[in-house]
Amino acid sequence: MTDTLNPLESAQLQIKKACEKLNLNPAVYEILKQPQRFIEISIPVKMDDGSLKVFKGYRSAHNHALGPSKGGVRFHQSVNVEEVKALSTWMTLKAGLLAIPYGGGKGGICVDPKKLSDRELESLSRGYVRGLYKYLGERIDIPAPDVNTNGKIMSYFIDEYTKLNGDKEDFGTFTGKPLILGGSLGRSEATGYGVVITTKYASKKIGLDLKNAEIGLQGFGNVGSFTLKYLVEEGAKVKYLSIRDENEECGRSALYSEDGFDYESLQKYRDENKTLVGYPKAKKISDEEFWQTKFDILIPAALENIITEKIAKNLDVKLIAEGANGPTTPEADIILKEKNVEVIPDVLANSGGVLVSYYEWIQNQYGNYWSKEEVQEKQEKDMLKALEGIFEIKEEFNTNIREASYMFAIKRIAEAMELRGWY
Ligand SMILES: NC(=O)C1=CN([C@@H]2O[C@H](COP(=O)(O)OP(=O)(O)OC[C@H]3O[C@@H](n4cnc5c(N)ncnc54)[C@H](OP(=O)(O)O)[C@@H]3O)[C@@H](O)[C@H]2O)C=CC1
Ligand SMILES: O=C(O)CCC(=O)C(=O)O
Repeated sequence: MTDTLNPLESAQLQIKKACEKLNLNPAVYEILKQPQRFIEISIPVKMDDGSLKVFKGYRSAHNHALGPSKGGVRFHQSVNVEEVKALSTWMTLKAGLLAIPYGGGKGGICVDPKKLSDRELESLSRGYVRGLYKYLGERIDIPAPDVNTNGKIMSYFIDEYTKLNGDKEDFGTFTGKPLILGGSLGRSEATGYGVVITTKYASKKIGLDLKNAEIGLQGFGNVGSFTLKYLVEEGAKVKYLSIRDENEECGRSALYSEDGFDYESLQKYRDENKTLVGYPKAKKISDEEFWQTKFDILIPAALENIITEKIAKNLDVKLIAEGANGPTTPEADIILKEKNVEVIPDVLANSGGVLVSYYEWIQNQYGNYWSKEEVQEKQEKDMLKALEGIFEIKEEFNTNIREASYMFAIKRIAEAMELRGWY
C-alpha cells in the first residue's frame, strides 16, 4: 500500500466513516465532502529588484451551517488547492465539536515567505486581501494566523480591509491580531495550551503519568513552542525535539536534551538565529533516530503528512496528540489503530486556537477585553466539555478518539443543516 498523501481525500474518508457510523442521511456526506465556496486569486507583487512576481492565493469556505467561515491563512511553498480545501473541512469539524457558531474556512498563498523582504511580504499580504475582501467580514469569513503568518500579517490584513471597506473598522473580521489592534490575551498561547489540556485528559484516561512520560515534539513554532511551555508547567519533560534542518537531505534533524528543554532558552536561540539548528544545550540526533525512539507521547506540531505508513510501522508510542493539522496519513492511521496507539486528532488537539479566536471575536463585538486568566479558564472549561462529550461517544460506539471527535462534531453540523432545510 502506498501513502496517497492527499489531505482532502483523507478528510473525506474520515467524514464518510463518521456519517455511516451515525447512520445519517447520505446527503450529509454529500454536502460535507466539498467546500461550499472556493476562491483562487493571482496576486502580483513588485519585487525589490524591480521585477514582477505573481503568487497564487486561495480561500476556502467549507460549510456555513453553524455560522460564518473561520480559519487561518498559511504562507508556504507547498500550499495547494487540495490542502486548503482539506484544512477548511477540518475547521468545520473543530467549530462543530466546540459548539462555537462558525463554519470552517482556510486560506493560503503558495510562497516561501523566508525568501521575501519585509516590504514584499507586506505587499503580498495586502494583495491577498485586495483579491478577497468582498468575501471576508465578521459575519462572512474570518481569517486568522496559521503557518508562517502572525499578528503582523493580520495587521496588514485589517488595515487593507478597512481601506477597501469604506473605512469601517470591523476588527472582528480577523483574529490573532496584536493586542493593540483588538487581539485577545491568551490567543498566541491558545493552540499549544489546548494541546496540553487534551494531552493531559487523554493521558489520564489511558493511565499515563505525564510527569514521567517520555515525550517527543516536532516543531517549535507557535503551536510547538507553547505546547512545550505548558507541558513543562505541568511538570513534564520534553527531551526530544524534531526541527527543520536544511543541512540534511530530508530537511529535518532532531535535538536531544537529557534534562528536558527549557522554553525561554529555545525561544531566545531561535529568535537570534532564525533556526534551532546548532542549539548548544542539546545533542543533535538524526531524523531517523528521532522516529526510532520509544515514546510515551508524541506531538507532531509542524506540517501535515509527517507520520506516513513507513514511520507508523516502526513507531513505538502510546499516545499521539496532533498539534499540527493532518500530520498522520490515512494509511498510517490504520496502522496506528492496529497497534492500539491512541491518537488525539488534530480537530480536537489543536482546536484551542480557533476557540480563543472566537473569544477574540466576541471581545471585538463588545469592545470589552478579558484577562489572560479569564481566557484560559474559559478555554479549559470549554475544551473539557468537548472532551467529555467525545469520550462518551468513544465508549458508546466502542471507537477511537478520532472517529468519536468526527461523530460528535458532525451530529451538531448535520442537525443545523437539516433545520436550515439543506437536506
Ligand atoms: N497557529 C495556530 O493557532 C494553529 C496552528 N495549527 C497547525 O499547527 C501546525 C503548526 O502551525 P504553527 O505553529 O502556527 O506554524 P509556525 O509557522 O509558527 O511553526 C511551524 C513550525 O514547524 C517547523 N517545521 C517546518 N517544517 C518542518 C519540518 N519539516 N520538520 C520539523 N519542523 C518543521 C518550523 O520550523 P522553522 O521555524 O525552522 O521553519 C516551525 O517551528 C500547522 O499544521 C497549523 O495548521 C492548528 C491550529 C491552530
Ligand atoms: O484561529 C483561527 O481561526 C484559525 C485556527 C486555524 O487555522 C486552525 O485551527 O487550523
